[in-house]
Amino acid sequence: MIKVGIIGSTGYAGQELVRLLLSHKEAEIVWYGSQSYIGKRYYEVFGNMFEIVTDFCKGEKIEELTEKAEVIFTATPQGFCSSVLSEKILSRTKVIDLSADFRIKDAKVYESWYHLEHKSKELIKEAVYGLCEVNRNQIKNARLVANPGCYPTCSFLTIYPLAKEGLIDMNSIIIDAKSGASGAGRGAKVANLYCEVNENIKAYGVTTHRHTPEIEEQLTIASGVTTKINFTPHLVPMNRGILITAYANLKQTGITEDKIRKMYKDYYEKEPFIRVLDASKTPETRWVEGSNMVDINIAVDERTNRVVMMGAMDNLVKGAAGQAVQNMNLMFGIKETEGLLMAPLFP
Ligand SMILES: NC(=O)C1=CN([C@@H]2O[C@H](COP(=O)(O)OP(=O)(O)OC[C@H]3O[C@@H](n4cnc5c(N)ncnc54)[C@H](OP(=O)(O)O)[C@@H]3O)[C@@H](O)[C@H]2O)C=CC1
Ligand SMILES: CC(=O)N[C@@H](CCC(=O)OP(=O)(O)O)C(=O)O
Repeated sequence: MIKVGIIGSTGYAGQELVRLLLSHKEAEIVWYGSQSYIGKRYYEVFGNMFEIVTDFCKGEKIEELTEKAEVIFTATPQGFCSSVLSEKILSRTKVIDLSADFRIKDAKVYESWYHLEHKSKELIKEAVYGLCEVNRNQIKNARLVANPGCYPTCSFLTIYPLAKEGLIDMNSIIIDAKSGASGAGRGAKVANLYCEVNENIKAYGVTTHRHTPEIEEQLTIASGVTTKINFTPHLVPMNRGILITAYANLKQTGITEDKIRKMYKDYYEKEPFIRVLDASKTPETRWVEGSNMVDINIAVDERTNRVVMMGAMDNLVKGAAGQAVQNMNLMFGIKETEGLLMAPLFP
């Protein structure tokens, strides 16, 4: 059994890691990390774990945890992982960081978008961007994985085949994104109170959202063309789910929708967690909820010669904990799908 420690197990992403790992055949959680609930039993924080998890929440330092765990997940706020990680820790334990600390290769770009000083710049180069569908081979040998952001995962996978094939103008991409409120985490914030979120939809982070450089960097690598995008997220009154609608100019005229869809189906044919939908079906968050699936489809607007790329995913699963478990599976050489084959939840 792989011994797992979770720092931040009492957050939204952390509790989803717990839920998934409890039914993982080759992993055992040995450490439930917290800051605010130290000494409380885990089920006292999350009642769904009553009579399932009897362990106490703990708050020791990461160094002590390396003696107990073979892999540590950090499901903690931005800046935490980079402030505690070191070569010594990585020489003992694999680390999968769910925050953005190691996703962006240029520390200056990270610092300017996150308004934080990066405290372990020397480790950025080594970190592998944990988008399994694209970086599978590097992930297998990694000691440190930067688990991708929720919006970047859904945006990138939705655009990737057209970007990689050079069929779209990479500087014409507009991404309209929507997320449920769990994307903002469990910490109390006025903007996330029931009366603020319910019966409302709003854009936020317009032109400034911190996922912009992460999406740009990955699309640049995939296409080989320096890419700048417009990215506008919206908060919608749902618990979970991300929906992406992206637009781009096609570089040639006459590329049919059927041809592009066939190309997407070929790209993702062997991917267990990506479903390219049939013509005229649009991705819906309710059909992926609770699962590690990403549903994708495209449509071509022949009048404007633009392609519309659509994706739906659960922000807490493929957007966070599910992808992190997928990365762990790859890093430990076990079946990539272990613990992740649950069907989506409905209603
Ligand atoms: N929510 C989502 O959809 C996604 C989140 N992520 C990323 O995952 C990470 C966690 O996000 P999320 O779960 O939403 O956030 P939450 O605010 O819900 O949880 C944060 C967790 O970190 C713990 N924590 C905070 N500060 C410290 C500290 N100094 N030392 C130890 N533990 C600490 C908290 O402990 P306690 O509860 O005890 O205070 C809590 O367990 C973030 O980096 C986020 O960007 C990534 C993709 C999607
Ligand atoms: C709805 C909402 O607020 N979503 C969060 C993004 C989710 C997240 O936690 O960010 P990472 O994926 O980078 O870790 C936000 O916009 O800041």
